[in-house]
Amino acid sequence: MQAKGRLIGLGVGPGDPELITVKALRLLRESPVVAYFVAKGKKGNAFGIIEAHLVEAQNLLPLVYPVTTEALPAPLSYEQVISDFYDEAAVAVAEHLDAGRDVAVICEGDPFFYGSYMYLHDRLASRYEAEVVPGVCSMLGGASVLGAPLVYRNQSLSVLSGVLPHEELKRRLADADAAVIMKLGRNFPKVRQVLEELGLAERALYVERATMANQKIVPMDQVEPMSSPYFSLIIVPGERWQG
Ligand SMILES: C[C@@]1(CC(=O)O)C2=NC(=C\c3[nH]c(c(CCC(=O)O)c3CC(=O)O)Cc3[nH]c(c(CC(=O)O)c3CCC(=O)O)/C=C3\N/C(=C\2)[C@@H](CCC(=O)O)[C@]3(C)CC(=O)O)/[C@H]1CCC(=O)O
Ligand SMILES: C[S@@+](CC[C@H](N)C(=O)[O-])C[C@H]1O[C@@H](n2cnc3c(N)ncnc32)[C@H](O)[C@@H]1O
Repeated sequence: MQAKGRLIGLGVGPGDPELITVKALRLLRESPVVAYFVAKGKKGNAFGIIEAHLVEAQNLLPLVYPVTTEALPAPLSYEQVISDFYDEAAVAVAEHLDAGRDVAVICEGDPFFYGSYMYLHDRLASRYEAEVVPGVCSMLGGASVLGAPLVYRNQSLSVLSGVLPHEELKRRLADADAAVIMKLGRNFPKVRQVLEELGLAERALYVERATMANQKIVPMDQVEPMSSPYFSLIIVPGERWQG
């Protein structure tokens, strides 16, 4: 019987192609199939990071999100559309695995840190051998380019989603020693408002596409409210310890 292929969740780092690990690069080049999630009409951030490293004769398997921010006509629900999409993506990956081909699913940053690879892993890892290669995640890439030490001594770090409603975000941030707020985009105006209400706006640092060629660092009060891209984050560093 044909041996099954391996499922590989491959973190490729936050953008700078040199921030990929030696292990991820080796497995990427050894994999006959390279799968990647991508928004409709885009090239894919993860794909852009590794494109130059691909070798000839590798099969590319783009997994195109049917929806990211678009409104859906009734009776379609976002959750159902996304869940059906992950089911179909898992079937497409499994076809290669069943034929004995390893599939590297590349993932911007780290695969298990808000990565879409997780949804394939949940569907396939019980049936196929799976290996996950961690990557430098965006908040660490962000902290480095912002020159922002994150946590001193016994401070705790909160990682928050900008999608949270205003009051919940405020409650969690009020309790945080240090915080990273992910998923800005359309959520940026709400997040900035919360930071202002808590008196944290001056301590907060903002970066778009950290470590990518088109990275942008903008002072919080100068970010155009509706121009913040999805690939941006805010860091509220811990208070400096005068050690
Ligand atoms: C709905 C929304 C809310 C939210 O983030 O929760 C959301 N994506 C939104 C926007 C958006 N997404 C993308 C772009 C284009 C970016 C560009 O290319 O510039 C844009 C912006 C746009 O379209 O304008 C592309 C993208 N997204 C993911 C990957 C793969 C990856 O990163 O692994 C890639 C390709 C990466 C690449 O290119 O490599 C992954 C995820 N995106 C999810 C959700 C989760 C899956 C759905 C679910 O299960 O709910 C998951 C798995 C994260 C998770 O589960 O945490 C949010 C609307 C927020 C709002 O309201 O404004
Ligand atoms: C779907 S999650 C992917 C996270 C990724 N797996 C990681 O390890 O960082 C997308 C969110 O990560 C953040 N993000 C990812 N890459 C980024 C980058 N290079 N610069 C700033 N934020 C980034 C943004 O907040 C974005 O909304």
